[in-house]
Amino acid sequence: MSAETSYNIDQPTKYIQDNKPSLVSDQREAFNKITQAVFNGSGGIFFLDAPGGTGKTFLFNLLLAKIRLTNRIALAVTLSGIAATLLTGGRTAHSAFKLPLNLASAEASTCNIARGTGKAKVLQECQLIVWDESTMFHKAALEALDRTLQDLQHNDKTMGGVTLVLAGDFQQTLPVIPHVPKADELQACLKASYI
Ligand SMILES: Nc1ncnc2c1ncn2[C@@H]1O[C@H](COP(=O)(O)OP(=O)(O)OP(=O)(O)O)[C@@H](O)[C@H]1O
Repeated sequence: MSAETSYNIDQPTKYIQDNKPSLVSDQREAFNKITQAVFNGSGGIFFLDAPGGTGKTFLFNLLLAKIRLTNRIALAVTLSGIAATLLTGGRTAHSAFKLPLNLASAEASTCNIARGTGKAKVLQECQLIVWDESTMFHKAALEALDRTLQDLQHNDKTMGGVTLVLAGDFQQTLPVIPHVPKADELQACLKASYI
């Protein structure tokens, strides 16, 4: 919890001053809509659907800086540790959310986070989650987070009212499930989720 609330305010302030002016129009529109959703508490799920190299990570880091600047908790997660290093305070989703290990057989499960722990407090307080490489995740990961956030935030809205921003490319690698037909892999994809 202390790690998520102890960002030095000077760093995000300078980061925003240096980089926000260079946002292109699509990035600026997404930045404004997402920050509004966090600040007015409406929440919701956003998907940044853009090819590689078009500035999704750049936008994510600006969003993280903007939300942390206001003493709110914003989490940044990815599939791989390497991608996590590109986001300020980035972690793998498995580490941040304690996702079930065998997602393919984890129907209707939740994250392995007990009430009263530091991780539970972070999820109770957090208002923004940015999730890169999301298309490579099994849909059960997103669904486990949805149930966990609804429970911890005492809120029946999708993701417990937390604003979630997903990014990824459905034309790249989809979830990999060994020894199953292609149809099952498609069924495991985020697009097949009830969310
Ligand atoms: N509006 C911008 N102004 C200045 N530089 C930018 C802007 N948007 C992106 N960049 C730069 O373009 C490069 C690629 O951007 P970025 O890594 O954010 O793309 P990406 O969509 O996340 O790529 P990938 O999907 O491959 O991870 C980076 O060096 C980033 O700093």
